[in-house]
Amino acid sequence: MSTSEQKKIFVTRRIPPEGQKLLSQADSYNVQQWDSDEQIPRDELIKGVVGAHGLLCLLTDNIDKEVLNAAGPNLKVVSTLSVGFDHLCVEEIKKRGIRVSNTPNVSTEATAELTVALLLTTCRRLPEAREEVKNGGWKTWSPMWLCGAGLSNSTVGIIGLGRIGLAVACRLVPFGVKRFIYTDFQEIPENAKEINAEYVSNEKIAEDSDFVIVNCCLTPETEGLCNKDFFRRMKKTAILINTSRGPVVNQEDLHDALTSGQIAAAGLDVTTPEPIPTDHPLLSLKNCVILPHIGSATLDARNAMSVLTVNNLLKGLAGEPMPCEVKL
Ligand SMILES: O=C(O)C(=O)CO
Repeated sequence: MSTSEQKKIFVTRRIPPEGQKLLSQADSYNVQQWDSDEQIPRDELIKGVVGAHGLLCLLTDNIDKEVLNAAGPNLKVVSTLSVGFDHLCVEEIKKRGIRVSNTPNVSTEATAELTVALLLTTCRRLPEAREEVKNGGWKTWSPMWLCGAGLSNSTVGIIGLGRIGLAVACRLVPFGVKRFIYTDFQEIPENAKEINAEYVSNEKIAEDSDFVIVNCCLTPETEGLCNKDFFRRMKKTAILINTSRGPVVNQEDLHDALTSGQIAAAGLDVTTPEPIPTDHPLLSLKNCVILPHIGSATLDARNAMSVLTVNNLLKGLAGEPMPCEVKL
């Protein structure tokens, strides 16, 4: 079959080796790829997608009306190499009858591990401590020096008790957490009962938690949920962790809360924008630990995500059920 008769797949980045291998075996398709580890420039995305039947994209690609128009009526499947799909203009996609898939389940453990790592790093002040060792600030053992907050006997509030939220909570149980509370769009009794968690309001999460952990998806309802009012309600000793999406937290309000002593510390794996500018005021705060969106960054998880993304795409293009189709 000549490439002009083959269905076109456009891939917006080099993907992890196992997915890449699977893609290379899809020789009945005309696969075109932005062959780089760097993000595809917008104009290349618009050019590359023209006439595509399938689009394999990343969470860094904004798949909006312009991209969909450029792709044209051939486009049948958008397969994103991510759990979150807030970068896809779902309304437009739905209108055009395009199917969408994502990669839930395969990165749950990795993301939960990173969330716990970030929580411990933040509450035990590890970056500050490491800095003191390097800059000679370590003079002697001192009773109150670099004291932080411990998990034992604490109340942990989880915003979003889905797969990842639950996996985080399960990993925190052995640390001796006394009470779990959670909020979500609605109660999730089957998850809550595993950790004996109580469903509460957003206000109560803010007021009662020693640690607030954000694991929800980004929607109009959750955008800016952690804002001035939320921080005002939090305990002065409380710590905020966000490993979901940056815009759930209002960063200006967070900066004010951290500098005025309204809350003790924050750990963010996600920011607005990404990357966060290197001169951003949050980066100068000792009580704010920022990581570059590495929640799912284990080799196994990223390989599994890439395989699932390609499988989703190929099944979708074949008109078959996709392993992880998003119900739009
Ligand atoms: O999968 C996602 O949605 C991420 O944020 C990266 O793992």
